[in-house]
Amino acid sequence: MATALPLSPVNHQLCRRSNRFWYKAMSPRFCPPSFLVSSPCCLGVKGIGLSSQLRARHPLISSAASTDYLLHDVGATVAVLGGAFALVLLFDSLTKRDVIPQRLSRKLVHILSGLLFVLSWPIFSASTEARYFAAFVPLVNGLRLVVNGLSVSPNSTLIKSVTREGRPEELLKGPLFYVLALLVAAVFFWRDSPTGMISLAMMCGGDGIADIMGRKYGSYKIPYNPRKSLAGSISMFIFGFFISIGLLYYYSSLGYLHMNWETTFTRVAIVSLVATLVESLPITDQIDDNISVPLATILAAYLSFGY
Ligand SMILES: Nc1ccn([C@@H]2O[C@H](COP(=O)(O)OP(=O)(O)OP(=O)(O)O)[C@@H](O)[C@H]2O)c(=O)n1
Ligand SMILES: C/C(=C\CO)CCC[C@H](C)CCC[C@H](C)CCCC(C)C
Repeated sequence: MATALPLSPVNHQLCRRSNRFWYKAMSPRFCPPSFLVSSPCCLGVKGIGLSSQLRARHPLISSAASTDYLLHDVGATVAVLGGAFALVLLFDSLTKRDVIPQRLSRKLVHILSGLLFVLSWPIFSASTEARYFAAFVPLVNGLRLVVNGLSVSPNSTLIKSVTREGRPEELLKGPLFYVLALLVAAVFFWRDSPTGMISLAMMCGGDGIADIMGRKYGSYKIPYNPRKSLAGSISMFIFGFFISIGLLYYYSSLGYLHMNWETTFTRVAIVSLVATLVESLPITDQIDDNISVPLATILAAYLSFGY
């Protein structure tokens, strides 16, 4: 059966503009399957009918397109995996050379890993399976954390970059929940829903900056949770809000999201407030922030945006 050939919003816009030309010039008779695949515009976004007719005439199109998407997504996966390993190595090097303290290094890895992961989603193809290739990255890193967290000879670079006290078993808590949150956001929400990206903005950007600002300026403690401070929570709300808006604007400008900006700012502010309040609760000993914050954000964002 011919594989559906979804065009990413960017391709769609480009195709619409150029398609008037291609539609006339590149009728199916002249478009070899390989060319059709490399130029989605040739598939004609004027109507699914044309592309399904083309696929019917050229069954090679769908298999060639699938191969094209497969190679595209494998390449994107390898690139993002490489980025993940490089990020940990970079901060391990900075810590080893005493450029930054270990605690700050851990928080910067916490902030940057997830946000760079979300920002990388557009490099994957328009295929409906692309999200699973993206999710493979947190999956591999999750397995890496489990292997090192359970192993006798754990990877010291990884441990120094992502643990508080350098104990391997720490990898099986916060860091593991963190990569699971990334995997859930990619698989269940992806780049056509604000919910997943806002949840990662709050977990990575918001919760991460709360720690940095809270430790530095957190003299005034939260009455119901002396381990957290007003400065940390206010920082989480502000940074989480603006990082969320930034991600929604990024994906809107690429054509993946179509936000009603008259209401989006208010909705994001409400979701950010919910996430900040949940993070401030004295429940860290019962449930890790890397579970409670993304879960609360996903619930609030899904109720607020509806998808
Ligand atoms: N709203 C917040 C959040 C954090 N903090 C400061 O940041 C520290 C660590 O915050 P926490 O979220 O508990 O840390 P974790 O997420 O567990 O990260 P880590 O494992 O690095 O401690 C707290 O002790 C506190 O000094 C704060 O002042 N206010
Ligand atoms: C210290 C962390 C959590 C504790 O609160 C973060 C752990 C990060 C993981 C070890 C690495 C995760 C990498 C991401 C899945 C992919 C990042 C890709 C990007 C392009 C760098």
